[in-house]
Amino acid sequence: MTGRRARALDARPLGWLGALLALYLAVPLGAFLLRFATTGDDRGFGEPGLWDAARTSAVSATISAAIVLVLGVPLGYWLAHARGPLQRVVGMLVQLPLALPPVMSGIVLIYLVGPYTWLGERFGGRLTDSLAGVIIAQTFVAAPFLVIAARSAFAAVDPELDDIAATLGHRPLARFARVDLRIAAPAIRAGLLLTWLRAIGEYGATVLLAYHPYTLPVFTAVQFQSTGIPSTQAPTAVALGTAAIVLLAAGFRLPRRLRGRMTQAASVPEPTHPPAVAPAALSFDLDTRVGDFHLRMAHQARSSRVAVLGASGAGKSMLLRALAGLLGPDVGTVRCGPDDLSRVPVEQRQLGYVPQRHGLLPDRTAWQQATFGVRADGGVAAWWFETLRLQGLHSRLPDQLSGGQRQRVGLAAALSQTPRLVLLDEPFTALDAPVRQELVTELRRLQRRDALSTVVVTHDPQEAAMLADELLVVADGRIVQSGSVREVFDAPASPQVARLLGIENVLEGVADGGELVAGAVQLPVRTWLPAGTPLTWCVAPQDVLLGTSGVAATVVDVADVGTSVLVDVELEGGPALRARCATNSPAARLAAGAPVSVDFRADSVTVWPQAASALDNALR
Ligand SMILES: Nc1ncnc2c1ncn2[C@@H]1O[C@H](COP(=O)(O)OP(=O)(O)OP(=O)(O)O)[C@@H](O)[C@H]1O
Repeated sequence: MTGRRARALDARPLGWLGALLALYLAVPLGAFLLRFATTGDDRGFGEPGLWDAARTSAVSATISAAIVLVLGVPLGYWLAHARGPLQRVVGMLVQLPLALPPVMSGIVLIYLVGPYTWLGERFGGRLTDSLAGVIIAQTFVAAPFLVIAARSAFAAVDPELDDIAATLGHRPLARFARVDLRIAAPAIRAGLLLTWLRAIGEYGATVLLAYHPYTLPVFTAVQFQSTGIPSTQAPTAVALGTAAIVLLAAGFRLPRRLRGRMTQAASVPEPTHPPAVAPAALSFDLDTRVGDFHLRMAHQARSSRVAVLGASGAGKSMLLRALAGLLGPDVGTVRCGPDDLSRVPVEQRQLGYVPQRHGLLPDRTAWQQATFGVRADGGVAAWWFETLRLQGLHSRLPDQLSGGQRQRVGLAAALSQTPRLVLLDEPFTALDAPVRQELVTELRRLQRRDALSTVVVTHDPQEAAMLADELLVVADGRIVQSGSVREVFDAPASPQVARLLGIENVLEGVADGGELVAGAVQLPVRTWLPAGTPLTWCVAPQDVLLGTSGVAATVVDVADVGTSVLVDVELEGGPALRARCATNSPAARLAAGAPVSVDFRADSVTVWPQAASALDNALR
């Protein structure tokens, strides 16, 4: 049995249950159509008022749906983004007409627009028993369908897309139209259809508020009460036919060929080299809170290539968002080269921003993404397409691109604007090793060849070293160390920084005059400390030398990790250490249990005159 057939059999009970309901819905319609087809002339098509009622229903439902569309979309957007008691109250109110029996909806509306109310008097009683009354009743009962659909659709739009559009120069209204509305459009269309269908079928509220002019449902009820069921066939058939035509029209999709043509890239201009941008160094002094998180960082960069390194949750992304202007103007000061950007709105900062998940718009081709920016230049975008090796992918949608290609398209979108500086949030995290390596090399080349100024957030010390001259190490919303890559790697400010730099051997010891003592290890240290002072020290695995001289140790484990071999050793009298050796070195051929000697170059050891935990706390 094929897997497909087996799955179909497994799902059979569900199919039966669904079929039962479908049958229940279809049978009365079938029964009506059968009767309609077999009845002679007496179906009621000749009844006076039938076509007027049909016209009233169609016109009023269309006007109601239009009103709901114009007002309901902004309301749905507000409900999706607002927080607090007012939003909750309005959110509930919007749903009330669904729960209220339509007749009761008519009654509450009479209290608002009835002839003796304040509003009714202002309009001379014309808000009831009029087309206006029909529209008021229909709008009230049908509005929730669109508002609820719009709210859900807007809430599902990734807020990061809005942020990207802002950094690409789009103002709030343009972002609403070009990002949110465009993505939410299918759900809004479905909500609008339901609204129109609900409006045209409305009876209860209408009959109380506007008995005249007759809508189709009111006309049908009147026919039923005055002449009996046969003459209701015509209005029922008209209602059914209208609904069927509207549903068919709503379900109509352009042929694939035409849809494909709509996503085709516009003609791609000749590539033009991006204009030269002077390298720009950032300086900032930020103090802001997001929820419980307090970001307090100040720095004056000396280089136009900065990396931000830190553990998960340290505040790296928040730092980039603050620099980009996405946390608002009150976060502190931000300067880029000579320009003060602190009060410049995000759309005008001219900073490129590529977030962690590359932030591509789901319904736009790669080329449309690259030219989406307000200041994007087609020729420059074409140049970046070539430089980032995206040729041939112009008309692909994001879900037709690989992870690496998507990263490149995100980068092309930011770069096509010729920003003064690009903020990259863990640009290569989700990629496999070869693609990641390739993109790191590519970005490094762009930084050097095209003087690209960057701030790169990363977890990976090696990536940081490849892509920056200057390193900021952050923890808990603070900068715990900054300096050139060499300075930071040579002298990590704390055990925590050492760990973030990938230095696994962080150990405890004590001072003994001018020496550090840790079990069997005795090393000279630069500063004299009283004997017994607790110390923390670290040594990078590649600086642990395995050979025939030094402290006696035993090999505990040997792991060949491809490009190097990790050898874990335990010194006689402690501690345990990890060494990294070249794959062709004699140490790489050691086996667990083998005796070995361990040595260190004194200048490769960093010592802090304090226990690790106290040091880490002191630096926060
Ligand atoms: N909208 C928010 N509301 C409240 N807290 C937030 C919000 N966004 C982030 N945080 C918190 O702020 C802290 C810093 O978040 P941030 O995204 O900057 O971390 P990160 O260093 O980039 O981490 P990662 O490497 O995992 O992406 C985290 O503790 C996070 O939970």
